[in-house]
Amino acid sequence: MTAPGTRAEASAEDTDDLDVEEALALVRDAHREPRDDSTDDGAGQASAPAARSSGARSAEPHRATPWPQAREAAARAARAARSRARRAPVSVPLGDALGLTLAVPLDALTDLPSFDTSAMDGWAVAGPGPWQVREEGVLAGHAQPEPLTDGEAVRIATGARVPADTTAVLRSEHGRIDAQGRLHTTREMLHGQDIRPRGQECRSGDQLLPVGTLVTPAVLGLAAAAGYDTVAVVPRPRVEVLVLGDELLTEGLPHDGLIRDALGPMLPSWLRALGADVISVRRIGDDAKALQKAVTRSAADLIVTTGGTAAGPVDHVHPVLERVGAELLVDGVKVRPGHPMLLARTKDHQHLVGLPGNPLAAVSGLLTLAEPLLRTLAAHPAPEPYTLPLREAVHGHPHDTRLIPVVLRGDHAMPLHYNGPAMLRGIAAADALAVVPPGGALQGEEAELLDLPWATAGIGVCFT
Ligand SMILES: Nc1nc2c(c(=O)[nH]1)N[C@H]1C(S)=C(S)[C@@H](COP(=O)(O)OP(=O)(O)OC[C@H]3O[C@@H](n4cnc5c(N)ncnc54)[C@H](O)[C@@H]3O)O[C@H]1N2
Ligand code: MOO
Repeated sequence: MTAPGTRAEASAEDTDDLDVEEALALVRDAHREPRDDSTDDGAGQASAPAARSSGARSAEPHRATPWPQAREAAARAARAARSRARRAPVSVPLGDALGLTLAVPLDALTDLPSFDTSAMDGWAVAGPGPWQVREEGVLAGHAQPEPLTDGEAVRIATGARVPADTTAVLRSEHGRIDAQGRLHTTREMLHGQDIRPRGQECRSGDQLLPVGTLVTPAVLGLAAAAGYDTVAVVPRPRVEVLVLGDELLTEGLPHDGLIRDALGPMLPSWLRALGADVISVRRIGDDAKALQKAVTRSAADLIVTTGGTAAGPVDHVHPVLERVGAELLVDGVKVRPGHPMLLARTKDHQHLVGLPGNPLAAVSGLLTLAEPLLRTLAAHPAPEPYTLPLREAVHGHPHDTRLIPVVLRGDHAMPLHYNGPAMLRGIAAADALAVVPPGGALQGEEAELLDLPWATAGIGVCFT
């Protein structure tokens, strides 16, 4: 299958594209040798992560869910939550409805057009010419004009109501007025020409769009034309983000073992692009009690935590989930990076996605678990899967799927380096993530691609 919106091959003359290539060269850094201090540091794509053998919880292979099944489990959990919660449609003004899903069909509230309309600037005429032209013309938005009599014409504007008994509209460029003030046509005319009859597009009550339609700018336009001020939509799922970690700074340079929080600034807009209403972002450090309180009190449809998913001394997510009686639906996924990610049901219709703290691992968790969950809660359709051949071979993990940042170039996906779990350098330059199956992929092999929201919809459209 071909990629929607792939970019054209860079032309040598195109200096803008050359700038982009130069920037990408910094990211791809093809000549740099992979560091050998870790098998999955991602500085070069030749790294193939080895299965971890420690006794840590997230290293237990029997618990981890294969990547495709993990995504299905997240969608299934959301379907169950939707049917349990029976979330009522909400009525929102057209200006707030972009990106939501219609919860009831969009039925026309009026005929469209709602009156017989002139399709052109010219004259409304009755019967065959020549015609006697009325003094006063007809403009769009004005009162209903007097009916025409046979042999009569009246100046008319595009969008104006045609007088009763009009047989056609003569375009201004096809009419000529003679010395006696009579109108002649310079072309052959057909009966009804350039008149848009009432109800041509739809009759009042006709279904224009079915339930489940994504509200796009065009849908907003159609709804307004058809008489709507508000539309009934599926409410956005409410999401609360809890950022864990005592080591995180919110400003300035990293110092003394402290690092900048990369997820607090990244996740809210990304979650919004996935259809969420982000109701709060809270930093709660490595405080298990604060985490438990936050989870217990949250009224969100989805809680997203960052960090603390592994089995370190201050990794509180699992113990807190156990204490609040949550049901673990996915406990680790066979994917690199991000394998300690988890999905739990915390309340009857509330879920928690635990994203690993390593930033690219968190992105992996976002797209593996949060994306299908939010999409299903928001009643958005799943994107059509598509594949592209890889321009370079990608080494695989022996047992797990790998998600690798790629740029789309013509008909190929170019894997980016700097794809290690703690790195955002690759993903920040990427258009998509390539899904590399266990064992890896050869050069030219087709890989499934997960589009990144800014690459397909543009930053202004998807991050509203
Ligand atoms: N014994 C084992 N240790 C680890 C395993 C394992 O299987 N066995 N898995 C590793 C993998 S893979 C990952 S990923 C991490 C997941 O760790 P946590 O989810 O518990 O995350 P933390 O330990 O809190 O943080 C990991 C790493 O990420 C940094 N971090 C955390 N939050 C942020 C943030 N908001 N912005 C930027 N960076 C963040 C944190 O400082 C750590 O460096 O566990 C491995 N360990
Ligand atoms: O596999 Mo981790 O989740 O280092 O990124």
